[in-house]
Amino acid sequence: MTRTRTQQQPELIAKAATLIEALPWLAEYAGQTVVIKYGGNAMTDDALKRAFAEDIVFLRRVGVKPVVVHGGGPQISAMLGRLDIASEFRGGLRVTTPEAMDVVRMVLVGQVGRELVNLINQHGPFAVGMSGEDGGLFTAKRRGLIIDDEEIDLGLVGDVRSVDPAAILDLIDAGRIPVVATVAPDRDGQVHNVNGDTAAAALAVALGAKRLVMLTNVAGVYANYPDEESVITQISTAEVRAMLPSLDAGMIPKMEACVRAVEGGVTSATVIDGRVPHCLLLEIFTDEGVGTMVTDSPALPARGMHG
Ligand SMILES: Nc1ncnc2c1ncn2[C@@H]1O[C@H](COP(=O)(O)OP(=O)(O)O)[C@@H](O)[C@H]1O
Ligand SMILES: CC(=O)N[C@@H](CCC(=O)OP(=O)(O)O)C(=O)O
Repeated sequence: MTRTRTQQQPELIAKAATLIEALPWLAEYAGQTVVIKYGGNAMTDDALKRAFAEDIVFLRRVGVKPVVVHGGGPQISAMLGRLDIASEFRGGLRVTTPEAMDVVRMVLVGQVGRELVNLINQHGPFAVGMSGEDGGLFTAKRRGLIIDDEEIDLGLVGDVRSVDPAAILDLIDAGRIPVVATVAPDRDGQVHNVNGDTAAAALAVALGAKRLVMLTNVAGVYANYPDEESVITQISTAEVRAMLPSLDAGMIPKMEACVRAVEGGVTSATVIDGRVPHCLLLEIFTDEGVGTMVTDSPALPARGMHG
């Protein structure tokens, strides 16, 4: 590490102000578990991925207990395309044939998860990758979908039936950062494809996490998608439920997951713009926060009190 001594005083004072702004948030989050869902759509370039890894290690270094749950939808789609295997989404979920399931598992566990573990561990031996299969973390149950009174068969798509957080807690106690891929066996051992948002919410509830933060490729939830001006800053679970029929694509499982997390006792679930470098630190350690916060706590003045 090297230090320069050439900076002008106003710049230095601004830096000190930023650090001091973080002080109450550092106190608020020290020792708390925070589940971070890293969406495949937010993993667009290497610099952003490196910044994400830095933020996760920063959290760990200041005494927060970060647990990473990752997606990888676009990466799975790319691999399915390369292998000439057709796939489609219904209600934001991938219809998953047994052939596609092999690819989902290979890409999430063997590619996306490995890359994140590698990036985090460039800062020290923190990250340990696992999937819902490891240590009995998740048990899945088949997930159906009803659209216009019609039952849609999604194939090997799972919801989370149960969570056994023991393996995660062991890792946290050892000072590690769990990095979780969301494939999981049902009670017969058949592996299912669990949406990352769904799994992150179930895990946040099981761990009694203080917060769930989801990084994606939009600035938050838009009241009138795709009007960027209409990003919602804060919304209650009842308001989200009323809004669900107007949402589409990946925002449906994401908002369902936020409701599930908050109704399960997580103080807030926030969707933030993963295209902004260090968005995680901005959300957690600055007064303004970024993105859309789902919470049933009273209205927060200027989002000044996060959760
Ligand atoms: N009301 C809405 N506000 C914001 N995004 C929306 C809305 N409705 C649908 N979307 C879509 O949801 C997507 C995010 O979900 P998803 O593609 O699953 O991301 P991720 O890979 O990060 O989980 C956005 O890119 C956008 O296309
Ligand atoms: C059932 C289902 O849709 N599973 C997702 C799992 C990955 C995921 O959730 O990825 P993102 O977070 O990047 O969207 C899929 O196959 O794409």
